[in-house]
Amino acid sequence: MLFVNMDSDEEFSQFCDNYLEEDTNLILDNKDTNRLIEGSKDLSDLEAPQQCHIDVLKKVFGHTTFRPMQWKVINSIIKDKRDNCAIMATGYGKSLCYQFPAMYLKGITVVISPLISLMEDQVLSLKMANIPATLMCSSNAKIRDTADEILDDEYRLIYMTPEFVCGSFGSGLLQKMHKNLNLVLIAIDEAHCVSTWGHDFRATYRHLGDLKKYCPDVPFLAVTATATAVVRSDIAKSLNLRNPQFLCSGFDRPNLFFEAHSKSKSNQILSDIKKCMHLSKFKGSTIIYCITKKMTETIAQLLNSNGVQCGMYHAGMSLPKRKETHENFVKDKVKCIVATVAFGMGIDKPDVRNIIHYGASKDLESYYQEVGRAGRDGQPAKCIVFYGRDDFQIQKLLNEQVKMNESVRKHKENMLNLMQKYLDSNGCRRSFILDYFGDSNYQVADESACCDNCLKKIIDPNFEENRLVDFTEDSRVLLNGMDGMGGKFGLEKYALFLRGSYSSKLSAQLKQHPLHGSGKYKSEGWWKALAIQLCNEGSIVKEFVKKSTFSYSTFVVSDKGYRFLNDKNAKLLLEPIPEIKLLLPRTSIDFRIEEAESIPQTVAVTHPLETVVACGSSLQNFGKRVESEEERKKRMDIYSILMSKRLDIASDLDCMPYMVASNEALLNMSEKKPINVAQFREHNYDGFNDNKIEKFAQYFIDIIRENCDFVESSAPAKPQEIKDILEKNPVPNAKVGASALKTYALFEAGNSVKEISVERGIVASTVFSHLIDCSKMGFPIKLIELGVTGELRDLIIKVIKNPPINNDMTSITPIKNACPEEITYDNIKIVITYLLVREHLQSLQIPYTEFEDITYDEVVEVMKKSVANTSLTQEGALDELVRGFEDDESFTSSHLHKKPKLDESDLFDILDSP
Ligand SMILES: Nc1ncnc2c1ncn2[C@@H]1O[C@H](COP(=O)(O)OP(=O)(O)OP(=O)(O)O)[C@@H](O)[C@H]1O
Repeated sequence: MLFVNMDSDEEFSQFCDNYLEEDTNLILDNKDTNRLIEGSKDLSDLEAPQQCHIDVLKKVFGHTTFRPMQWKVINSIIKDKRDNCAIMATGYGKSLCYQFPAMYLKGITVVISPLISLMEDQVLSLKMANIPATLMCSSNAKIRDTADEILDDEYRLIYMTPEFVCGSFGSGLLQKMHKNLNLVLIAIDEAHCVSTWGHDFRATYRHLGDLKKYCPDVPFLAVTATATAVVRSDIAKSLNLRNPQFLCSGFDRPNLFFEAHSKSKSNQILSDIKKCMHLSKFKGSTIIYCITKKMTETIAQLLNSNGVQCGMYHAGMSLPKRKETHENFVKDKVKCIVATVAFGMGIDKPDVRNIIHYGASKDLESYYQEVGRAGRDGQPAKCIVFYGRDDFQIQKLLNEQVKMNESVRKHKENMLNLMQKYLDSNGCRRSFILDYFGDSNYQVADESACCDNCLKKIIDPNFEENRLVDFTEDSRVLLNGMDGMGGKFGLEKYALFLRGSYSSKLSAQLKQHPLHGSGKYKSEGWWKALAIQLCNEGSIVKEFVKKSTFSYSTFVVSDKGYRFLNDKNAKLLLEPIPEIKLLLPRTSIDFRIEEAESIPQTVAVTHPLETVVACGSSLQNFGKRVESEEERKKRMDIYSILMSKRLDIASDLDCMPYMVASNEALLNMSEKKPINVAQFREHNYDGFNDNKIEKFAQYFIDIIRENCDFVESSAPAKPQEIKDILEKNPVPNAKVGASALKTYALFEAGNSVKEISVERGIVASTVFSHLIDCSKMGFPIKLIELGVTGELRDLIIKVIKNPPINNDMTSITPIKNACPEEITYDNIKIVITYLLVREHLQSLQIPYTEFEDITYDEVVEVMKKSVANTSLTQEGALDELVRGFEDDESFTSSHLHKKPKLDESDLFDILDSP
């Protein structure tokens, strides 16, 4: 991960001098080296998150670790209240950086973002996770009520449009929040909109700098995925950031595969697009971007009328219609959308697998932002462009329609030229993009998963040489023909002449010419394309002829062209331009590339993520899992049912399916097959916080249980130590204090209860209750070591299982009374703890290593025999007692208040040991 384009520290210093304030610290988070360029301390010095941070991360957000840059930003906000400008690649996890401080500090973050739809999605997503959030914008009909709720401190995250927060009501509200509440952060999302040099300038963003005046002591966080050095500097200045920490996660998106093709003839559009989407097999979501509304409509109609169901979205459509399309897409009701870039920023859907541009983007920054919507779940996704020369003309025209000053216009033109270079490039496309952003420190882990050009080089090691085509013969025919015609003509006339046409466009004299028909063996299109190729190479020049009412282009042989004609031995080996590439016969390498990119036919792929896994075998080295075809099929069946359950839940709740669970989480569930909540929790499915587990886990568990005949057949998991299992899945309310741990250390060293009591100066009953606490945590303390022989154990359990009639078996005294006199309270307590732990382990269904000399199953077997004649079933009896304690929070003092009829002295020992 890194920041600016710096091959050397000199370049870096120069960058700082040029763009950054003197006191600015700029930090590079380099994946491999943690190289620190300037200012601030080394990242390795950064304090690690503490347990309290991780607890909030897990409980509230359902993640187990922070991504490095996230923690760096968050730490500086919550600890130092420092301003930050963070550039994080799409999907890196910017939202956590502003959501976490509010939740951790129990304060408020105001998030300013340009798109209402995006904010609506985020608010809904947060609500699903039980995080109080709201949106303030002009379309909020209850704006005053919401403002009151905000001032009553009902929300942790408040989203606002720039227009709202800069207006008098919004800024007034912000000031009140600052004065009366714990406003911990102001976050500005898509911060590149601040800069006229950015690709998406928003005039209102320019006013956000004023907010600093109202809340001088509140840290600001500016975040974006795409910003060049100039834009980054502009962001810091415009927002009046004070001594900001600049951070960058790097721009690479390793899971994206880039490719570019020339647009083929209109009758091939459909097959080209279909091929890219792998429609017959690939079921992931696809966005097809077009430059104009008209093209959007054409492509959408073409696909729909050919059986490819797709939605359409452009700014000319009514707002409700656009909303409906957006919703259908994010709710997985439609898998493909044809849209203009108006459908860009608001798409938060994590599992978009293809982004196809049918027409070149206006610049690389916009392009990278647009393709950034693909593969946000980290799984492989493809970014494909179909382009032609016309696209650049259209983009130029569109630019001309926007008011801007000359220097900005020139800048935009240069950016468009760069886009063209990217598309025409035969080099690595990823490098091209990352070099542009100044990110030179990335590593391509797998070149076959990088871009079409890298893939070509792998498939054909001689690609560099082989990519040149010998145009010598045809060029001689073309140039001789042009020369022979003796005038300045347009391409069509030359082509007709060479083809030997008798069209009225050619004079009688030309039709008599000896070279008329000299190029009959090739198509008209070929000669025109070759002429453009030779124009690029310089053997032909294009001349612009301006008449009073119209203008046109003519083409003539250049001096260079004549030199070539005159040198009989000269060869013309050229890299074909896209227009001519389309007309060249397909070579074996083309077929091999297609094969490498496509999904193996043998795999019956029916699910998006699985498709990705299958794709990965050729593209991304996925598929590391070793499983039989039969196992895979079974797993995918479960996955499919989980997916439709997710869809049902989402439509019941009127939210997006990915807000319920990510594809990745479902795929992991289908693999791990949790059959109870404890197991579900243990697997840490990403994004499942406590609230989501509580709300949704059981739905998925039920699906797995219902379809679970293969659970038994899957390889048994390795048994774990009881202590390790209970560490992650504790017995409810179990806890162990430092004093108990000291006691255990002495016990483990071989000291008796009495010896420990003397050594520590505490009474034996305290030692004993410490050891019970430790037992409840799964520490390997055998019953016999606490004086309970096998005989006593069975006796006590037998009483518990075979209780005296009408006795309340949820307290100890009745058990004590029903036991032979020599059995002590302590004996009973330790046996209850033993049962509690074993019962809990049974419910977790995690195989464990028993440290007692007898397994619990064997104990149960003995019990079964001894209670066979009683009215209670064996399991029912155990349940009743143990549950009785659990329900009443048996080992906490609250039990005493709930059930005053119990013998307090009995329970007190167990509950609140000193
Ligand atoms: N620490 C983390 N551990 C695991 N997953 C995370 C973590 N932080 C974020 N994510 C996940 O990464 C995904 C992307 O997060 P987020 O939407 O915040 O990205 P973003 O940087 O805002 O992307 P974009 O620029 O596309 O809006 C989400 O699915 C989120 O749950």
